[in-house]
Amino acid sequence: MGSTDADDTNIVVAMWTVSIAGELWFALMWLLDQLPKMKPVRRAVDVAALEESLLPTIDVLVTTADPEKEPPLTTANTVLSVLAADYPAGKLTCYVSDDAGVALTREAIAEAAQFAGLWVPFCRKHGVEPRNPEAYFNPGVDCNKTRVVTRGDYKGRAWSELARDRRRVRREYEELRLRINALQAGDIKRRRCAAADGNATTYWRRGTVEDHAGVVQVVIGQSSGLVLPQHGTGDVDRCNLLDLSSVDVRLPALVYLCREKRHGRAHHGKAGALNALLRASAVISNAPFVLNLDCDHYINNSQALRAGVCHMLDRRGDDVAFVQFPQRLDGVDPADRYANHNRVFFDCTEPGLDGLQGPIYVGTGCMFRRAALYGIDPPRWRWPHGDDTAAKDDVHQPDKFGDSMAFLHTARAAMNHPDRSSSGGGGGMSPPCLFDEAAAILEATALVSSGYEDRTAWGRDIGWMYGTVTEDVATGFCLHRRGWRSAYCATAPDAFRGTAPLNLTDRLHQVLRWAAGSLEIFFSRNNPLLAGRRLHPLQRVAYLNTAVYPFTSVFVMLYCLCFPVIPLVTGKETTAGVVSVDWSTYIAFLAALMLTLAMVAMLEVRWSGIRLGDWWRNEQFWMVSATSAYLAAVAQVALKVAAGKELSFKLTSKRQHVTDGSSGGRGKDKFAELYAVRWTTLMIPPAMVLAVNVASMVAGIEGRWSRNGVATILGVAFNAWVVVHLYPFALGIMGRWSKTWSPLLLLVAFLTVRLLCVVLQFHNMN
Ligand SMILES: O=c1ccn([C@@H]2O[C@H](COP(=O)(O)OP(=O)(O)O[C@H]3O[C@H](CO)[C@@H](O)[C@H](O)[C@H]3O)[C@@H](O)[C@H]2O)c(=O)[nH]1
Ligand SMILES: [Mn+2]
Repeated sequence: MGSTDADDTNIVVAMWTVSIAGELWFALMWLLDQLPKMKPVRRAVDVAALEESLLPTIDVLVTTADPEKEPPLTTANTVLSVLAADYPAGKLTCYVSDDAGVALTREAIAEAAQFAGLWVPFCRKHGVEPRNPEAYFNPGVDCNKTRVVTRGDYKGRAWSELARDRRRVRREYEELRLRINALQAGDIKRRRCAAADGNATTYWRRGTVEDHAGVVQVVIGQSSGLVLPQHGTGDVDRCNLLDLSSVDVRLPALVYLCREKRHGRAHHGKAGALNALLRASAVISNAPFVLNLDCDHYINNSQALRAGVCHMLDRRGDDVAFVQFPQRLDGVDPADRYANHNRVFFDCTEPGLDGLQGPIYVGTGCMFRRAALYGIDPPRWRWPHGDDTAAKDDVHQPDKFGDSMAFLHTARAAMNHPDRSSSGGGGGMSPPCLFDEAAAILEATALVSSGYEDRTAWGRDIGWMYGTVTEDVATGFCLHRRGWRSAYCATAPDAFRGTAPLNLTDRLHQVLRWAAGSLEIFFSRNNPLLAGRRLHPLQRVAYLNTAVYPFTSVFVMLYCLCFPVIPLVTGKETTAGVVSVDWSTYIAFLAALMLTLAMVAMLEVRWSGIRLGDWWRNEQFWMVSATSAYLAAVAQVALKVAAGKELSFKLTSKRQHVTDGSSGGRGKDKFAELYAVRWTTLMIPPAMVLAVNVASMVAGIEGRWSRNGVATILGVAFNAWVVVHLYPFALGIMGRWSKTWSPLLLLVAFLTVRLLCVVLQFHNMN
């Protein structure tokens, strides 16, 4: 170092220190990311091998929270897909939790139940897929398979009747859609009036509210009293009825539930809702396996439940606490601009973990073993203390489970129940139902009261975890920490499908929530470093990675914003005079590094079968997140740790996917949300990074710096690398313009920034 100027030297030393720390951090993150992928596994299930009579009962838990962001029609469709799943009707119960507690959702569910009387037998008769009526009748543009069934792939029993039946059911579905949308319109009007009268507080606001009584209501009973297979709008033409003589018309049970909420009481968001569902379902059907679905995630493959059960009943499945299915999405723009599909995670990371202790739980499309949620140890770790003594001890503790004797009774039954067919007894079947319906409803209502969990272990040691906005990761972690395994189940066709935010702002908020939730876990008692020896070492590495990745944004910002900005504002190349570099070694090193990274990426792509494009979009969106949401997450969690400011759960809107009315106008504005620009502070940092790098690139190209050729080329290459990564962000903030102007983006930016440079230089000369 030949010192020219004390200031310059200080800057260079600072940059040097930051780089060393940064490189070490990046290397660590790379290791944390790669190590858990050492033993990837891909499993397949043989659904046909399941014996019908030994199928266990299943409780499906669906959560919805806000009828405005989560249209009741979407929830109704999910419920219909569950009711129509290929599973014995008597062994399936669907529970819907409505956190808003509004009549609207309840009425929509009741309407769906009516329609189910027609829909479910129709699906069974003709082997229809998918069994979500909206997706069946109006497949999105991204499903390039047409829904026109040909004789060859028809799976039902009456080919000649399909067209006629389909027409009839379709008409009924359109009626249902109109009725539910009318309910919603009426509800909005009612709400406006209430707000105008000034008593808006008695009505719900934004789903999270706050003060309503608990309700448990059986919409379709176990004995299926409500089977009205020929239901119509009243004026049904007799000769238009479906011939259902050869079809099982029984329906699975359906229960609507709304837990009690009171002002000033923590309700713990989705985790709280799921715990309420878990308890209520215990006294009603008490199935040994529960499937958790978000309101927008419907069953896309009617065999999905059976596939999950295969993993659970497998001979080596005793230690499996949950079976996670990949999250697949409908309605994402074809270019997947914001990497909504998350292919790298779902096709590389999760199958990788399956070879260790199992995939991470991601909140929806996941089947649990009920007993595992009650906090017992997996069989492997129960031995040699005897099978169930621990469980018996536990379950008598009201301070753990709460004081409902009825619930304790069912919990004990669940924990002692052999839920695998080969373990003898009445294996595979389910614990008997303990109560008659009326008593069960009464008990369930008490179990969803807001005070029930006071001074219990709910959310801490049992059920879904509280204290984080990513209850999913935390819950899965707690099960793994206890020694449970999980399994990954990718089926074809996809088991479940859901929706995702198309809008940049919504997407950033979603990523922000995930990142903040991860950091919350790091700063909680669920920090993976604190876990005991039952957590597989590489599983620990994977969880550590999930818990710390947002920190990377700090270095990303230093590299991508601060470093390029220094020469721009000081007007001279600080490093030029003080650092001498052996360029050939440096470039060789750089090339080797790049090559290694590229090879690893290729390996991942080849193995997982994702396309290179998917991988690239993942890289791009990672950069967008690292410069915005991750940074904000670090700030939010710092605030929480320092000042105790709790994070809030910002619900992801599912609106865009429900188009109103006529199927004709559907295609055109399907991606309207993609082009809507809604500014948020989250967009400021990436916008700055973009501007600075474009500016620096321009300055480099124009030969403004006094550095040598190689340094200039490398500098410009780095800037270009940042810019191409942020390209989706640039498109996002251009809104509608990005449709027509995207190729011109760089040019426009180039000219603007050139002007800026000239101004800056002028300023520096004075
Ligand atoms: O107070 C609440 C808040 C949310 N929910 C439900 O939670 C689900 C997930 O909400 P959403 O806004 O769709 O979250 P995403 O951004 O799509 O969520 C992903 O990440 C979340 C954790 O951050 C997981 O809970 C989700 O399952 C997972 O899909 C929805 O069904 C909501 O109805 C409630 O029931 N009560
Ligand atoms: Mn969602």
